[in-house]
Amino acid sequence: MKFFVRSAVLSRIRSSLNLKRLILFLAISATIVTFLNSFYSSYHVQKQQLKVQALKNNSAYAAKLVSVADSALRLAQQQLAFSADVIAENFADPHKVAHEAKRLRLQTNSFNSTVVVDKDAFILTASPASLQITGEQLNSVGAKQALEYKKPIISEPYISIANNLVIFISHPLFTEDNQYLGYVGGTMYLKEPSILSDILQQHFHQDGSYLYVIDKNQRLLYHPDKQRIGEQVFGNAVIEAVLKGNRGTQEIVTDDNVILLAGYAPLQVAPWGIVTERSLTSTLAPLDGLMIKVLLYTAPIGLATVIFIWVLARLIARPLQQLADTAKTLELPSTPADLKRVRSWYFESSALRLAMLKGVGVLQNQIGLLKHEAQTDPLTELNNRRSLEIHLKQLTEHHCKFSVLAIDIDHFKHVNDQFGHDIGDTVLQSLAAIIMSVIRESDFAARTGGEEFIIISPNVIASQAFQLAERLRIKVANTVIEPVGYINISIGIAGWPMAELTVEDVLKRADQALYEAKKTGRNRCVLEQTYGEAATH
Ligand SMILES: Nc1nc2c(ncn2[C@@H]2O[C@H](COP(=O)(O)OP(=O)(O)OP(=O)(O)O)[C@@H](O)[C@H]2O)c(=O)[nH]1
Repeated sequence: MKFFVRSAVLSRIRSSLNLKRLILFLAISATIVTFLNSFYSSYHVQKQQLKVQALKNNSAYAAKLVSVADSALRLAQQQLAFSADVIAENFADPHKVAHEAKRLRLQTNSFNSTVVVDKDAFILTASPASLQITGEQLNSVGAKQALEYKKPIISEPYISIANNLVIFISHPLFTEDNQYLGYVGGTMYLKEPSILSDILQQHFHQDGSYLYVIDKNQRLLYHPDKQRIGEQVFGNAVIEAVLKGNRGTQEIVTDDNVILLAGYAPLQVAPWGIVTERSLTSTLAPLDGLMIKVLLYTAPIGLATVIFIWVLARLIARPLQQLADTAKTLELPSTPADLKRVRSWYFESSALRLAMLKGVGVLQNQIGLLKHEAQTDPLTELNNRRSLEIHLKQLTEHHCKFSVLAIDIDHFKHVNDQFGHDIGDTVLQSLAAIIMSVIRESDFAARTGGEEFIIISPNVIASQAFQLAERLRIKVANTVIEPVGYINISIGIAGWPMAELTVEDVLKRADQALYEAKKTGRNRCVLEQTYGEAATH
């Protein structure tokens, strides 16, 4: 049962698989695979390129910001150095010192506040005055470092006495004879607008990237999220790399599993580093739109390709289908003409058509020969009984009236006895030749037995059939057949349709008329009585 179900399924699949479908399947699947492959490769390559480009951009961006920040800090240091000279010269004049401190703060936006401090850490003047810290002793980290090192410094970030997170940049004050007087310093507020935040915010990207500045203690000096400024960040590979003084790029994964593409560069003026980062997702976001565009642009071409393949598959399959259809009726006489009409436009189909044409030629020749052999009497080359039956069937089917002449050689036994069987055969052949010379093209002659012949003469009336029989009988009687000499024949004549008789009955009636001819003296023609009567009426 299972076997039958399986073979039924297989045969259904086989019948639905034709060449056109196979070509279509093959070509369309190849097209789709190629398209998907190139789509995927292009996506992959573009993704890689975007990543590499984003990393490069971030690195270049970090380096650029480092250079700007370095310049700003150097400018601030130069301004302090200039003011330090002015203040040292006028150290004894508190008014001039205060004026210079104010000028220093106001001339550029380098500092949020400025102070002049003596060597005992007391504030001589501070700008803006609103800070109200003049006269106080300054013990901040930056102040201590300035007094300790007595050279230009940029401090680590710390909380100022005015409660701001700041960095402090200072320059020592020396007299002309190198006496240390104290220092002049400026603060930059990290959480308030300052030259640092101005520079970094100016460069802030709008494309999902951001940057931060980190000091050597891994503390954030700048971050777009102000809340995080001052926070220490540990365990970050990029921060560790930039604080070692390296410049470069890195792909990192955050605790929230966000992939970040980072570029980083260290400052030269201070032990800080700038890191720019962009998430992989926002970097690749334009790619989705791009790939949709690629899809939209390639869709019409893809559709055109499928249509082209479909048309081509039809064109390839058509001659083979036509050849296969013609192969079902190879025996028909119209087949060679049908084969010639098949448009075999490519080599294989043309070769197949040629082979089929040759095959059909051979086959039809064979069929012709076999048919001829099956329907011909080998001795006389006349039709045989089988051929007679087919011919009669065709005539009756087409309601074509006809006469039947049943012919028999008189005393043929004597011929055989006297001259031998072979000479008897020659006589039979000679009689066949005489019959063929007498009948019309539309008449039909057959040898139906030993020395019995039948002529079917269509569309004649009984009298015409009788005349034909007489003509034949006389010609035979007057023809010398060597070495036998003269022979005679007797003929019985009937016809169809006749008194509602079947064809077999009509043949019998012709035989009976022949018998009558024999009985009444031979060498004569006898018209079957009913047939003859019909003719006279
Ligand atoms: N040579 C030859 N003789 C054949 C062939 N077929 C039949 N005969 C002979 O034809 C003869 C027919 O003889 P009969 O039927 O007695 O008739 P007949 O001698 O012709 O006498 P009637 O027909 O009465 O005039 C026989 O001797 C057969 O052997 C054949 O194919 N070749």
